[in-house]
Amino acid sequence: GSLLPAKVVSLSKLVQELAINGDELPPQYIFRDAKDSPIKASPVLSSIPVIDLSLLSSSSSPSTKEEEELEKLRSALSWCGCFQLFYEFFLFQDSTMLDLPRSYSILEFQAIGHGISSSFLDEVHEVSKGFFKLPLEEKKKYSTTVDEMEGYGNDYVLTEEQILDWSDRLFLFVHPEDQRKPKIWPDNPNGFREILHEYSMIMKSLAELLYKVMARSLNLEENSFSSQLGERKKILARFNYYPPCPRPDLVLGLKPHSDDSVVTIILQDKEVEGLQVLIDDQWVTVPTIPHALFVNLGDQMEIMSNGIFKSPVHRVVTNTERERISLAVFHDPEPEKEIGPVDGLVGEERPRLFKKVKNYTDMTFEYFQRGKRMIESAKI
Ligand SMILES: O=C(O)CCC(=O)C(=O)O
Ligand SMILES: [Fe+2]
Repeated sequence: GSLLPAKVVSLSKLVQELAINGDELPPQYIFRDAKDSPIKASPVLSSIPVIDLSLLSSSSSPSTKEEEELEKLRSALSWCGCFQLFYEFFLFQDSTMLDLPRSYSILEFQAIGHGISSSFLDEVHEVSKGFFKLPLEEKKKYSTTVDEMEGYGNDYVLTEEQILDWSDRLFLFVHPEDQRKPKIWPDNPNGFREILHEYSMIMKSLAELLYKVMARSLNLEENSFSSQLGERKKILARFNYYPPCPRPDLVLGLKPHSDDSVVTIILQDKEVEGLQVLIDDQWVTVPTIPHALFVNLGDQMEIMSNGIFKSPVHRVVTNTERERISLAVFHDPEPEKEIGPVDGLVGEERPRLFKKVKNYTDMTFEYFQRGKRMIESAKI
């Protein structure tokens, strides 16, 4: 889940520099698409489903409420491939474990000692903001280079024709832990590393939980997805920074794409909207809900579910007034692990739609920059 190139031609100027200097808008940023330009502000109000994870207990005889929620999850994922994650019951105030209803989501979080508190999510947001607020010179200490894709930078430039995104980003591997590169983990703002570490542990267990409930919603054995992905699943964090843009009608913060991940979990900006999902051929704005996480599936979940679940196309629009910050965490299989449609989802009524794939994310950047969808290459 990375949108990373195999071969980089050059690096472009940071968008923040363009935004500060008030330079004339470079033509490479102008989005050209017969259908979609000029970029229209979306009139469509949210119809993004909301899922309450705390309703999904693991008891052997699920309650009616739970079955309803599982059905809601299944229909959300087969319709639009995304949902807002609601977790009131395990949103602890100040991380203290309260007297909570019995449900395995909570028990699992407790077992590993991680709850998500709203104040913790605020801290995550604050350090993300704090990083992008640092002077450019300071941030550049963590810069990406032509052969180092992790770090601080923006769009890699592969071709002259490439349309660039109006965003800068900080991109870091967070799991497995022994793959981290501490040198490019910012030690500024204060607490950044510790908070990212803590957040990535939460993301890891949250993803495991999601794999389980997704499998159950399809009447599959709980580990059907997770076991395909291996023990050393890869997790990457991408902090996105979208400065105000002089021409939101011509420029996108992030071009339309589907994620190459299995699942992506996004902590959106607390106030500024911008993320839009293509649902039934319309761009639908994902509303900002304080302390909610937004979950969208990536191509590899569409493949494992044999096309039942969708990996949605989404984009980010810009605005002239306010900057926007988001943190996207991509969950990928262990490298070299082959993944494919789960056996139980292939049969006479539902023929196999996808080949087995491995190292799926290696090639996606090329497809992305050429405006193509990688998942086409996995179709039978
Ligand atoms: O900024 C966002 O809300 C979404 C980012 C995104 O789609 C991505 O990083 O792949
Ligand atoms: Fe994305």
